[in-house]
Amino acid sequence: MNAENKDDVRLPIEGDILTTHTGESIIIHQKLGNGAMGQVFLGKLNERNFAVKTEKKALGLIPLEVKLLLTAKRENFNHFCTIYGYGKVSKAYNFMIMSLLNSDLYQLRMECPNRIFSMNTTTQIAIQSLKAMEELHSIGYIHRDIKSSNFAPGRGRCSTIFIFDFGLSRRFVDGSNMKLSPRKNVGWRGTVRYASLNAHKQLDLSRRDDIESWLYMLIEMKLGSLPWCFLRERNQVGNSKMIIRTDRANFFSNLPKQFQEIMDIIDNYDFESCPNYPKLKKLVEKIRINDNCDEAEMKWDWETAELSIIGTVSVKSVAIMAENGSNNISSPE
Ligand SMILES: Nc1ncnc2c1ncn2[C@@H]1O[C@H](COP(=O)(O)OP(=O)(O)OP(=O)(O)O)[C@@H](O)[C@H]1O
Repeated sequence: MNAENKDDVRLPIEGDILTTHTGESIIIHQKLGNGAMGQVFLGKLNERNFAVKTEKKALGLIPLEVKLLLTAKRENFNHFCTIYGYGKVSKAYNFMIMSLLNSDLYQLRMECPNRIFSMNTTTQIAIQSLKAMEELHSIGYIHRDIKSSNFAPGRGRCSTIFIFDFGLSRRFVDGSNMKLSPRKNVGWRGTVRYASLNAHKQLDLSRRDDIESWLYMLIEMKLGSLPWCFLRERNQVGNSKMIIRTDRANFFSNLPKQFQEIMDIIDNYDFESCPNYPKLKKLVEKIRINDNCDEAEMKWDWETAELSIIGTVSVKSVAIMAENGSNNISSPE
């Protein structure tokens, strides 16, 4: 049945057929992910699998994601899904069709023993996710919701980590490539657990804030949790992020010293700063050298552990979503 003929306000269900902007028909299969903003489905077109992201039209975030992914495609970026189509279903919802990825990095870590990644996997993720952010920043956007559930490896034996979910992204330059000035009194954007100190202070965000969220994401991958993971109040989480700075030596005692050096670098950036990606990458590479990480025979933890969710289509469980701090609240700008 064609979704256009059905109820006007619901998101698609299995069996619906969506027609893209180029007139191709894609069949909706099972749900892959449930986000705060919409749902992601497995879609099939001529026996090929795709991911189909949907949102209620009133949200209006998918058109921005489409624009961004089309730019990434033109730029031949390595760490972005390829966009294959997009469209809307009457008054109900927007959708876009993109390459199908594996389970996201949050789900993959949850399946690992002690819910931690090895140093080899953590640092490879660090390098690739940093490159993904550099690509995004190079086209004038910041992400504003950097976290492990917004990165995923490709399907099959794929060694590339992809960044996705640009619903909260924002341009930091204007049409003439001039940097925008910081705004006053901005609303909350992002996910509390990974938000930068500036986000807690309700300051306008910039490239440095993506990098700070990236660092929290990496620390969580390596230690299994962050000190504020059980705090519910946004202010309490912000205070906890201040405390780790006054008590750096203690907080970083179980991590290679380069993690602390990265935090020092980030804390010295201001709104305008262009992150020094090569320097950050070098620090991560130093960790790899010191830890004797295997370069030639690199295998992701999820490949060696042969986790149950690899190669299958997993629906993110409610428990994982709750733990994941899926509270990327956005308030009007
Ligand atoms: N290309 C893809 N391939 C496979 N699964 C995907 C893909 N894109 C998204 N997903 C799955 O769907 C989930 C939700 O996707 P996404 O983050 O884009 O939506 P969202 O509504 O913005 O969610 P959130 O509330 O987590 O920000 C992801 O965490 C992931 O598990």
